[in-house]
Amino acid sequence: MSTTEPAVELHGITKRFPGVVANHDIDIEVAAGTVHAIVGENGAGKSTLMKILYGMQRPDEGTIKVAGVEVALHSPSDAIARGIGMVHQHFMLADNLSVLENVVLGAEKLHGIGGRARRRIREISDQYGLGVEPDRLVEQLGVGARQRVEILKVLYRGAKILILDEPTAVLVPQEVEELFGNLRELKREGLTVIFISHKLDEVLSVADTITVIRRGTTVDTVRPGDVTARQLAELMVGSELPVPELRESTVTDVPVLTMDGVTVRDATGRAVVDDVSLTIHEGEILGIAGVEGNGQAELVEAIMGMLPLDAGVIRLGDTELTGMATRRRREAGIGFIPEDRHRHGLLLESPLWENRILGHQTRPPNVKRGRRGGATGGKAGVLIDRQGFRSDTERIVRDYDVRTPNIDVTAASLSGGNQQKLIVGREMSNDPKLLIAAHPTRGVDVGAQSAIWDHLRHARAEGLAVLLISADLDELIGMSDTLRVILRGRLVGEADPATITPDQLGSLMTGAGEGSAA
Ligand SMILES: Nc1ncnc2c1ncn2[C@@H]1O[C@H](COP(=O)(O)OP(=O)(O)OP(=O)(O)O)[C@@H](O)[C@H]1O
Repeated sequence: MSTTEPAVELHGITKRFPGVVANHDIDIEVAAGTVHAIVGENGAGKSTLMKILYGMQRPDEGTIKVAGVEVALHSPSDAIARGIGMVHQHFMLADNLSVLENVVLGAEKLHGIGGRARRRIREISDQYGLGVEPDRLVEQLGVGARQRVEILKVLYRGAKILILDEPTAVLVPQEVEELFGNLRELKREGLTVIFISHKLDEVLSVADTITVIRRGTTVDTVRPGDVTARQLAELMVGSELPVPELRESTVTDVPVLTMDGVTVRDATGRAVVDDVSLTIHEGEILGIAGVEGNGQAELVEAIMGMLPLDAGVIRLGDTELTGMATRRRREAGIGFIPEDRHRHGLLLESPLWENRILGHQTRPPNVKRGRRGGATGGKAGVLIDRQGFRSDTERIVRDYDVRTPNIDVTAASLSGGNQQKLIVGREMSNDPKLLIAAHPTRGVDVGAQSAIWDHLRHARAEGLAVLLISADLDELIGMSDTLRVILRGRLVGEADPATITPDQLGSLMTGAGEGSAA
């Protein structure tokens, strides 16, 4: 570890939003040449703090020092000029451009857009062992490789301090190991890494120092050798954690979702979902494991009626869904936790109560039967039930522990994990027969994750059928009654959740030992 000035010092940082103090008197010192993790519950204030350090938001109070010098960061370009770079969780690469084009875009002044830039990219890639090829098209790269391009992009701009926001959320175990290898290499070369994560075992394996934030303020800074994952989680919540519920099988033989020979083609005629047949029964959670981009998204969109089938049938109970609009499918009893909560899950600029209605505008508690045009006379019909949806939104906020000052704030003002809890709460609220859950706990903290798992298990015991898609292999293995593996649009294998390990599942997902059961 370096004996020079800390790479970054944050002192007395306070940031207020209407009704919320997101950061309160935060103190953190990050030693140069180390990996420093920031952990905390959803809404604890981690992203706000990183946005402040990256110049995306101004603190109300406090100072920031970079290598011992106090700085004012008014924008990301100020941060970059000070050697601070950020790798966002949602990659910001243009698929149809090459790696080189993506890297130089907006930084043409540094090394041009041709041979010099290409040489520089190769140099950085070699120096840090990133394995990035400048002339590959981004659309040909897997998730791990895209992330390395994002890292390289930041290094190309001269970053010495890298901020990574939940970098492992989208990676399979093998890719996580590769990423951690890259981080160690960056550190050896004297760079500093600050990262946010909810995966405490990963934090313990890669970080040199861990800062815990609770309710907006720093409560402790620990070394990985000194704490267990459980102790870390307890520091985060400030109390002891509940023990997870025991599970026993609740699978019945009553089919809820039946897919028979379902094929979906993309615009070029390629089968993105290829002859998929499966059945999910009452009380069953069926998990689909797969590297992102192997047809999971299209499978879900086919069930929800967002993509037309090229062949095959989908039934909910005895009802054939073909030709039914998405809204009618929801009314027929399908709950839907989408992968992209910003595009399909939420109206970001609308208040929480309005988000409670979204997708459920035709059913109680959002509407009630009544008379239009006053107590006497008027027409019988369906009325918006203001009291109904407001109090139900309050209930979801309570039951799912959505941290918010009230239900009138916009969804955009919630932290990422709290947005997710709101969606899960809403989709569980209409007594669905089938729940399509794509990454239901992505971005939520360990406490909220186990609460969501308990809600799912409880609903499953009452007969809910769940199609679970997740990049979190512990979640898939721990929650599923049945596990199938998807590869290039085909269901290629089945695994026993009682015995398979995440590493074994990871290899099945990449096609090693295709078709075999574990
Ligand atoms: N633009 C904003 N307007 C109003 N409130 C905000 C805004 N951004 C964040 N907040 C609030 O500040 C608090 C901290 O949010 P922040 O996103 O920093 O949490 P986090 O620790 O990153 O959470 P998560 O793990 O869920 O991503 C939350 O209560 C959030 O609702």
